[in-house]
Amino acid sequence: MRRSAAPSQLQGNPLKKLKFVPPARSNPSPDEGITKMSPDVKLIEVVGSQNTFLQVKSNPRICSLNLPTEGSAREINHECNYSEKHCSEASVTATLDLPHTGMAYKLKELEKIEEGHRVMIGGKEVEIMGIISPDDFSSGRCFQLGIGSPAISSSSQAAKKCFSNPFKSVCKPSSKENRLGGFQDCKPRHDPHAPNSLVMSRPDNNHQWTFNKKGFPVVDVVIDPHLVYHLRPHQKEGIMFLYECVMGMRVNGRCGAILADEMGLGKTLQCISLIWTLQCQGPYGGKPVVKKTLIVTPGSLVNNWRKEFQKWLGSERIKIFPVDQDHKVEEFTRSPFYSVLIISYEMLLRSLDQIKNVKFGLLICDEGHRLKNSAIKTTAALISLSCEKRVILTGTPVQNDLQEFFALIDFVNPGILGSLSFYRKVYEEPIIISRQPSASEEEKKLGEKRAVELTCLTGLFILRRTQEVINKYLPPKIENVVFCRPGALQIELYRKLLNSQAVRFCLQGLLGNSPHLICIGALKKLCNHPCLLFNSIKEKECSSTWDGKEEKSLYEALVDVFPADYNPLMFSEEESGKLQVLLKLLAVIHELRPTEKVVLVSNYTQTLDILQEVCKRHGYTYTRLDGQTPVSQRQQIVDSFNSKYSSDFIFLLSSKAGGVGLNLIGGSHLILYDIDWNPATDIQAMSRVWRDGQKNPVHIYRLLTTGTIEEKIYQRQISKQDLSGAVVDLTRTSEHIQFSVEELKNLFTLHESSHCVTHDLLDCECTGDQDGTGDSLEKFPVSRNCQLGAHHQKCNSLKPLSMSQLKQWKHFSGDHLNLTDPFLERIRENVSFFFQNITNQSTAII
Ligand SMILES: Nc1ncnc2c1ncn2[C@@H]1O[C@H](COP(=O)(O)OP(=O)(O)OP(=O)(O)O)[C@@H](O)[C@H]1O
Ligand SMILES: [Mg+2]
Repeated sequence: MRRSAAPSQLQGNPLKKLKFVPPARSNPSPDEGITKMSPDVKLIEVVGSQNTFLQVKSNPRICSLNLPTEGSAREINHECNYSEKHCSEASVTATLDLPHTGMAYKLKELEKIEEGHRVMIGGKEVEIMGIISPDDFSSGRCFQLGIGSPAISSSSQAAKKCFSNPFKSVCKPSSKENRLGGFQDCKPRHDPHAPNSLVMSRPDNNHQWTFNKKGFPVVDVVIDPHLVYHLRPHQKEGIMFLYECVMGMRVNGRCGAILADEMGLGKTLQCISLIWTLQCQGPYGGKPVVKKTLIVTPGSLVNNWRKEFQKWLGSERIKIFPVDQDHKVEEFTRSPFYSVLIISYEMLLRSLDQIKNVKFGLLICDEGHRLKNSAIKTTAALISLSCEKRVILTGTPVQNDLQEFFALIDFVNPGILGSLSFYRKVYEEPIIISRQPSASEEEKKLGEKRAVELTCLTGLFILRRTQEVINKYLPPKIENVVFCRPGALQIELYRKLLNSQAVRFCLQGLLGNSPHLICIGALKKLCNHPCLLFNSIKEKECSSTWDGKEEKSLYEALVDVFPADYNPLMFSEEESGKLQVLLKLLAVIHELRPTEKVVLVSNYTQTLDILQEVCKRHGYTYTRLDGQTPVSQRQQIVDSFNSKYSSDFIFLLSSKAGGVGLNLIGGSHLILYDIDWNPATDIQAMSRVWRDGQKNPVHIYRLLTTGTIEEKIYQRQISKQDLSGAVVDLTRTSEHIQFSVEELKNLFTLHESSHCVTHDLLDCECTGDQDGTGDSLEKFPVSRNCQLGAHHQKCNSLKPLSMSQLKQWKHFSGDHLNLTDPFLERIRENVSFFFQNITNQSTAII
């Protein structure tokens, strides 16, 4: 660190004596200067703050110094040991405009400025540390000094300086260590030269300098061959990546990682391998890096983690402690016996005080996309644990929303992107502006460069692989979208609903009390079964607090459509088109594949009640997991369904309550009874069965009621344009969607004469009486457009399925003569249209 001398001490160099007039404009944002930068700008980095830049332009003769505000300078958590005093000294924003101010700096003098020179600006002395290339400046790379990432240090002179620690050989233990002798003959725990051994990267000199102060010998860290035997290639890479991240080998001094592999790629096994390795081994003298690990996970997965530990490491190697009703945190804190604590997010908050007493060396946050908001209690609680090595696991893409992205990044590697306000100025704003249609060429370029830089920087510690990497280990997947004809009562009620006053209000744009959400809810219930709508009407009638005008007007006159003696408990199966299809589907699966099982998914508990009733009526054995299922019972329910000895034919699953992270490989048919606005919810559910361990070809059926709102939601899910502006992560619901009146008009239309509105929209020339154009093996979508733009989809490769991609799927109407699929053949009577896509077709046996 170079300290600036007090102005009174300056002598000699005339530059040092120059004075400076206060700026005309104060506090420009860090990138303001950039948008105005011309190619002939010379950028000079000056000491005094990590983010201090002197721009020297030859024409017009302007020189400006952009410095962050005091607060932001201090907030940015760089490693370059600047004192707080220093930061505040540098908290000056100044613009030198020679022609206007007639001020002391002459361009000639400025051009002479070199590294090491000092200048007086705004009463502060600043020292020139180095010249920043325009490229570093426009990419924003120079703002990130102190991170020490390869991306930065490769091109920024200043950054190089910051991190060029003189290498001192630490491989030779000092004489004192020799005397200690404890690690002299230390050997790797497993043979690094054995065939198929998986050896972690050796720490480089810089790392040794920082982390091996005592000079222990460097020892190979080798993954337990017992685990390696089972690992898929992508998992080996993943473990290497996680190891390098948490060891601070990828980004200087930062120990966080995000493993965002798609669902089912075995993130759990990769973490277990990491934990087992770090708890037994280390690169310095073989000393274990971590003593205790904390795994925080949704309640329904606590036991899944226990099982996975057991599956891969048995019960003797490592002592894990899953917290549940009978096993409280105190037991873990009191006992030196356990080294891994597995706890739900909810329980973590409740037991935070006790957990804080334990020093955890590694923190793993499963389904960690929930930490996308730094204001939430859970995030604050986890941060308060002050564990440096943090890993987030998530199957959901993390780059779609730049603010959420910041929260996740800042959680795993605090301060790496500076403060939030700094990040917004340097990255978010330019990137978002550049994506707007009105963006100028200059803005587009800047935004693109910043996005590239952000991706490069964060790409060092984010890893996302797509399902393709395990496709070859999986059986075929036959995916069907089934358009079910609505029943007569459904059509009549649907028409009435659309004619209601509430819907008319919506179409006039009167959305004050969100009547459109009530209307949408009613239409969705009706599609599942009319009796659900009947129940809602009756509930509202009985409720003394029913004062919502909109809801009243919506339900008026509906009761008359139901038969006078209508009993929702005795509902008829014929009243719902989807239910009829479902029944036939269950019957044919039961008949043709008596040993195979079905996962039946709905977003609504009330719908699950109906489906459960149907199971009872038809004598199908079932089990059920929804929001009300006690957490302690969940894994047991899952295990028993997955067991080959299980007699349960159907697993009733509430996707929102329990979909995330579950392995339901006992089932090979999955039926999505209803559709969610949020494609991520549906994809989560569909990923439960087609995953590692699945032995049978997997059949997925998405049931949609033809011509209704369900088709519209599906179209919205698959339309790229819509996805970019709306919902995609698991926490977002229809309440978060903004609808235009035009969109509502479209939503509130019933297409009675179409076989499939979605197909009509495809502009396809086929008449639906033959197999559609292709047998594309394109993958199904999960994600919303990435805010970082098209170039950054690499780590987020599941692109939304577009309408044109859907056109490549096989498609045919229900009247099609040659249905080769025996399951579809059996349900065709109630189906107006099918779309079908087969993945891993070569091995498909339908
Ligand atoms: N190498 C492997 N060989 C066999 N089975 C594996 C392997 N890796 C993982 N599995 C199994 O694959 C299933 C899915 O793994 P896991 O639950 O870790 O997925 P995930 O990536 O966490 O998915 P999600 O995002 O849905 O939680 C588990 O049953 C796991 O035991
Ligand atoms: Mg998981």
